[in-house]
Amino acid sequence: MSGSRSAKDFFRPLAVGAPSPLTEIPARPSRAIHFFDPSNPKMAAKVPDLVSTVDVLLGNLEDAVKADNKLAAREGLVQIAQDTDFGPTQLWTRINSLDSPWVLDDLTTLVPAIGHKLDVIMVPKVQGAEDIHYVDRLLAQLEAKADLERPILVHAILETARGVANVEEICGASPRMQGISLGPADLAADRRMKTTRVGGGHPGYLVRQDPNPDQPAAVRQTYQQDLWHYTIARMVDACAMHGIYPYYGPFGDIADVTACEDQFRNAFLLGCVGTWSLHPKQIEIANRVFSPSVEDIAHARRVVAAMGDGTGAVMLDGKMEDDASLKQCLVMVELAEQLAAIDPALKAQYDAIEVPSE
Ligand SMILES: CC(C)(COP(=O)(O)OP(=O)(O)OC[C@H]1O[C@@H](n2cnc3c(N)ncnc32)[C@H](O)[C@@H]1OP(=O)(O)O)[C@@H](O)C(=O)NCCC(=O)NCCSC(=O)C[C@H](O)C(=O)O
Ligand SMILES: [Mg+2]
Repeated sequence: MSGSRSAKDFFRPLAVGAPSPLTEIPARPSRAIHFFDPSNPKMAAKVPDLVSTVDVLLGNLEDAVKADNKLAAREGLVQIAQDTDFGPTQLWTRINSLDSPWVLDDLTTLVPAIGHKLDVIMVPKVQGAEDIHYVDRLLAQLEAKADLERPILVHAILETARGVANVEEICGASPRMQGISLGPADLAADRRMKTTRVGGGHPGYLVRQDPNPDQPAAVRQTYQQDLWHYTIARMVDACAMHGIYPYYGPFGDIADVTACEDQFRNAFLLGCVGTWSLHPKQIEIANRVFSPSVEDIAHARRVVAAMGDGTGAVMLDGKMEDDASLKQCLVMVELAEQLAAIDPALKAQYDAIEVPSE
């Protein structure tokens, strides 16, 4: 919770006439947050076909949009939002950074024009709670002026060392906080890491097998390690503590779909609910990886059935299951239900599962 607001004020609107903040962030599927540049005519033309393939479409206004195209991107996003029926797909935007010359116009243009369609605003390079407080108050004023009925949620990108150090306070800075994404490229630069890649691993970051005293000249195996494990794990804990959602960010090697899938799966296993997709070919990977497998759901349902009232311990396939493993299984089952509600193909796969009676 914010250090600067008392508990009783935390859920009060920050401007007269602004919608009441949500007390709980809804668990809406968001496996792929698909980035597009609204000033790029080819990408903009693909939006109608992409809508039904992703959980979130994000009109990007920040990095990767050329400075000369910032106005066109903002206006393009307004046009696309007005012209498109998004159905259950969420519409997000990534605004320019808070120290840029564009961000104020981003917010004062987008909220009145398409605030009723915008679900989440992604704020880049968030350093601390003060950045969220700034956006929070400004959004409340703009929402009140635009007569919006529901609050626009806020998502922060973790891409500075100070942001990582302050991640818990960022997550709890406002009831608008929906989630956090890892921004590995900016974070690597800010930390002065020595990788030039946009996310993913690095062959130099490894551990090496001990020497074999009996064969000192034998080749020693090396094992590549995950550069992002610490930050993702920290982000996941901070988000879970505050009831909001963690996401992996960009995987820049578009051609390497195998390593992309590995990075996404690591994030999924650690607790992330989704990732960014930068290219249409990453959408299918994200949707698949961030959906529990049929095998996992079959097992989870077996445990739920076998655990009866949820207490005690049972043996299934030689393994102990108890109250705690039941809770793990319920996380999977609940996610499967949320995804099945918006993904008919996945629903059919989950519905076909038969749970044997033990
Ligand atoms: C990465 C790209 C520059 C590649 O673009 P391109 O060379 O055009 O790829 P293709 O020829 O394979 O594209 C095939 C067609 O698909 C369209 N396309 C490509 N990407 C998208 C997209 N994201 N959405 C919709 N349509 C897309 C192309 O226009 C081609 O169309 P056509 O010719 O008609 O068949 C490009 O994919 C791209 O720019 N992607 C988005 C990059 C982005 O958003 N970057 C910002 C997020 S990452 C970041 O900011 C770092 C982070 O903050 C951090 O700090 O870590
Ligand atoms: Mg960045």
